[in-house]
Amino acid sequence: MADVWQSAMDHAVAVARKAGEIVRGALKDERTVMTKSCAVDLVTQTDQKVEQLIIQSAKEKFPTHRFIGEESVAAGESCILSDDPTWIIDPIDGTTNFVHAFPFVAVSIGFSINKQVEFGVVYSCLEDKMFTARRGKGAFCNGEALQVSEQADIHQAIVATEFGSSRDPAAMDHIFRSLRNILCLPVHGVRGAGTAAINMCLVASGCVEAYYEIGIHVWDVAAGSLIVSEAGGVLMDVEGGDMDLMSRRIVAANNTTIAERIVKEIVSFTLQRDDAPLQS
Ligand SMILES: O=P(O)(O)OC[C@@]1(O)O[C@H](CO)[C@@H](O)[C@@H]1O
Ligand SMILES: [Mg+2]
Ligand SMILES: [Mg+2]
Repeated sequence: MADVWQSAMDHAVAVARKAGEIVRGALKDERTVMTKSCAVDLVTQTDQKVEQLIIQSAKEKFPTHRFIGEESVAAGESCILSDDPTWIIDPIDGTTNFVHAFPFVAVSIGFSINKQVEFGVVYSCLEDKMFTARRGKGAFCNGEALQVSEQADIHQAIVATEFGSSRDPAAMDHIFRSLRNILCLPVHGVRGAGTAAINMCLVASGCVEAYYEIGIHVWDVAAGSLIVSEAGGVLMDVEGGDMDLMSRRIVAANNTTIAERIVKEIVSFTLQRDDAPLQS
């Protein structure tokens, strides 16, 4: 039977590469920075331009598909994951990095069917690394197969996380308590690239054992989640159990032992889900 989703994946790879060129080009110019939910939730015209490019080009080829894009949602579009083929787009994951020319910036495109990610594409555009995964067919970086780390001892692990853009004191308190618990296990180190998508690709590449965060959105992690699982890793909610793409919480790890150990140390909290009804 013909592989019906391969042409969508090929298109995602091609348009992510084109988007990366735009991002690299924009780094040479002055960047006009705007804010969204708060003073440190940044967006630029390049985020908006890249999202338009990805959505318009995919719509032309696949007119029946649906789209969830970070900047479209910011502009008021709904964020509902249905069973339909859906492109889940973060045009620039790591906008703060992009604004400061900190060299980890990704274009992230996930594609779901029946609410399951079928393929994921993360283009780390300043490193020129194209991460791809297709359900059941493995994960790759620039065509080379990826494999998570074999480490099962948390004390020998590097763990990635981020602080997010909320500065809500209660949330910060939970975030710092989790961080302290994990650092003091002790682990070898805690790192953060400034982008969920690249943190997840680091797990898939075997460079870090785990990544966790509360505060991510579906567009940050849709593509990366499949890249991690196809590289042999596991996904979990921060309280254990199945990861829910719309819940804004994730643990991605090389194996269940490491994931469950991290879950024990996370002081969890809940945020409004990505698919919560829009407030009028
Ligand atoms: O706004 P962007 O640049 O697309 O998202 C980047 C980011 O802030 O979103 C996630 C949630 O906090 C973090 O992992 C990551 O640092
Ligand atoms: Mg993002
Ligand atoms: Mg973004």
